[in-house]
Amino acid sequence: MAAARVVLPQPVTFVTGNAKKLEEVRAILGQSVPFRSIKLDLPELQGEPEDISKEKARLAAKEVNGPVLVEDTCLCFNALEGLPGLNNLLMAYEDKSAYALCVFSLTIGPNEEPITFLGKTPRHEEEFAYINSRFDDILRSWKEVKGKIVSPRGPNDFGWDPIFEPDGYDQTYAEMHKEEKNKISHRYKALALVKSHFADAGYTFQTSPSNRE
Ligand SMILES: O=c1nc[nH]c2c1ncn2[C@H]1C[C@H](O)[C@@H](COP(=O)(O)OP(=O)(O)OP(=O)(O)O)O1
Ligand SMILES: [Mg+2]
Repeated sequence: MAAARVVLPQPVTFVTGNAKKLEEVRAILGQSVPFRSIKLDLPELQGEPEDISKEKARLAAKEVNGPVLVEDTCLCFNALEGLPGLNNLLMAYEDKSAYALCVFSLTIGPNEEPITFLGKTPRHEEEFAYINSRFDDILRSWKEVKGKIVSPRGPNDFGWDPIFEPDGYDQTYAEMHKEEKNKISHRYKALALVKSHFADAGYTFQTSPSNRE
């Protein structure tokens, strides 16, 4: 179904203070979503990942006064009931399984409702089916990057990449070539939804986007 064309006053601003994240988002989105990026000092919010993400998008859109995209990521441990946690704490548990959760929120302006895109492992199949049946129509979807926590292997330049080994691979994220990680990661999966949203919405821009910082 072709949506009405929405004209955005300026390119999307991706708000992040994390250079490695920005590098991946740029590599994954390519030219499909025109954006620029800035770092903003936003308060650290508490609550459910989706609520935090939406609130972060609202605050950022007020500052930018235009369309924004924000992202939060966590490495969640099944032994800790999905809580993000410290690797040392996890060492006390037999269950080393984990999932990488990536939440993006897009809002097209300070007075618009943010839309959330998730890349995540469901903990239960029923949860997966339920979520999908409920939210398909409003562009939400849950995708999985399951894996396990291992002793660190590979370069140590991006967060927990050295300790996360995705299922079906014998390398950690850190050991993989960047292109490989960007083809399978939580971030890739969430951004695939962002991309298809942009393709469906057919946004156009008043000013020509530069796709640079
Ligand atoms: O793919 C990833 N591979 C490994 N580590 C990662 C990844 N993605 C985020 N991380 C780390 C960065 C930060 O230590 C923590 C929370 O991430 P998160 O709050 O989303 O990032 P941040 O605060 O550095 O940047 P931002 O300004 O966009 O909120 O997880
Ligand atoms: Mg953050």
